Amino acid sequence: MAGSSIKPTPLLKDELDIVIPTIRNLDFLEMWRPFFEQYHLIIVQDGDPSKNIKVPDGFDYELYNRNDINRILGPKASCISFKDSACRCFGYMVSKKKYIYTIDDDCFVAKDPSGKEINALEQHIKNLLSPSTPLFFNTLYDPYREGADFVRGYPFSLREGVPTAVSHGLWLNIPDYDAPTQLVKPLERNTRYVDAVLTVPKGTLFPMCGMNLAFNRELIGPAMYFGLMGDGQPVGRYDDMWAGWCMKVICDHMGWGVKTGLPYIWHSKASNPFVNLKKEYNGIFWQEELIPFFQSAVLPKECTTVQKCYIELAKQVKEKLGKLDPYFIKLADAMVTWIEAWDELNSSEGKPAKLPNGTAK
Ligand SMILES: O=c1ccn([C@@H]2O[C@H](COP(=O)(O)OP(=O)(O)O[C@H]3OC[C@H](O)[C@H](O)[C@H]3O)[C@@H](O)[C@H]2O)c(=O)[nH]1
Ligand SMILES: [Mn+2]
Repeated sequence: MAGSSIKPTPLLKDELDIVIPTIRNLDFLEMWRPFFEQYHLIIVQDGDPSKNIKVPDGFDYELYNRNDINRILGPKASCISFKDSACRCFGYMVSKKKYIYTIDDDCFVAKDPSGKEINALEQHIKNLLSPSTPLFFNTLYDPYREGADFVRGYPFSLREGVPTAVSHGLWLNIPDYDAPTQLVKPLERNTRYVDAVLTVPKGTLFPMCGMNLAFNRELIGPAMYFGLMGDGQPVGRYDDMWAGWCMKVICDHMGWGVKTGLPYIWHSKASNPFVNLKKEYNGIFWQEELIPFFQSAVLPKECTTVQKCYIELAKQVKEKLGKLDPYFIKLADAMVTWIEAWDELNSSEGKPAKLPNGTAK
C-alpha cells in the first residue's frame, strides 16, 4: 500500500502557542514551516505600530502591536516594555494555552551532527512532558531519555522526578554572549553540538536566554515577566535574565524543574555589540548585587501559588534592591502590575475576544 500521506498530528498541537517578538520581519518562518505550521502563533510586534508586519501565508496567528497592548491593558500596559524583546511576555499573558514556545525572528532550523534538521519544538515538548531531577544529579544526564537511565547510587525514592516547568534550548553559530564578550571575540561562533539535556539543580541560578525557550504556562506562566527594559529604561537585554532568576527561585520553592541543553537552533544575526553595551552596562554592574539577592531569597510557606510567590518577590525587590537603584522600585511595582494584568486577562471573564488569523479585537 502506498505510504500514507497523512501527516501525524504534532504533539500538543492545540495546547501550545508559539510567541514571537519582532521589530523586523517574519521571513524566518518559511524555514520553520514544516515544524510550526500546525501551531498557533502569537506575534508581538514591537516598535512602530503603523508598520505592517507580513506573516507568511498558511500560518494561524494573532498579532499584537503597541496600540493593541495599550487597548487591552489600559494603564497596566506600562508594565510591558517598548523597543525591547521583553515585549514578548505580553504574548504569554494573552495566550490561553497550557504551553508556550518563544523564539527570536533571527533563529533558524539547525542541523544535528548527522546533518538532520532539528525540530526544536518537538524536543522542547519532550523536555516539558518528562520529569526533571533537581534534587539529585544524574551523571548520565537525562535519565528519561531513550537509551539512558538513572545510574547506580541514584536514590530510588527520587527517581519519579518532579514536573518540568521550563525547557531552555541553546544556539549554534552566534552564541548569546554579552557585549563585552562579543567585543573581545567578534568572530567566535558556537560549533559545538552537545547531545545532552540537564536539569539545573535546585538552589542554582542560571542565565536564561529567551531566544529558544519553552515553558509550562499553567505552572510557571505568571512568573515569566520579562521586566521593564528598552525605551525609557536604564537597562536592556536583561529581560530574560530577570525572568529566569525570578522563575528559578519560584520553581525551587514550588518543587518544579528547569532543563537546559537540547534543542539547538541556528542563531543567525549578531546584534551590534556597541548598542548592546549601552543597553547592558547597568545590568553588568547591578547583577553582582542581583545574584546574591536571588541566591538568598526565601519565599514563606504561605506562598502556595506562583502569583503569591511573585508578589512576595516583588516586595523583597522593593525592600532590598530599591537602595541599589530607584529603578528597582519601579520594577517591583511593574511586577505587581504584571500579576494584576495576568489575573485580569486569565480569569474566565477577562479574556480579550479574538479574531481568527489576524489582529486581536
Ligand atoms: O527593540 C527590539 C529589538 C529586538 N526585538 C526582537 O527580539 C528578538 C531578539 O532581537 P535580536 O536578535 O536583535 O537580539 P539578540 O541580541 O540576538 O537577542 C538576545 O538579547 C536580547 C533578548 O534577550 C533576546 O531574546 C536574546 O536572544 C528578535 O525577534 C527581534 O525582532 C524586539 O522585539 N524589539
Ligand atoms: Mn538574535
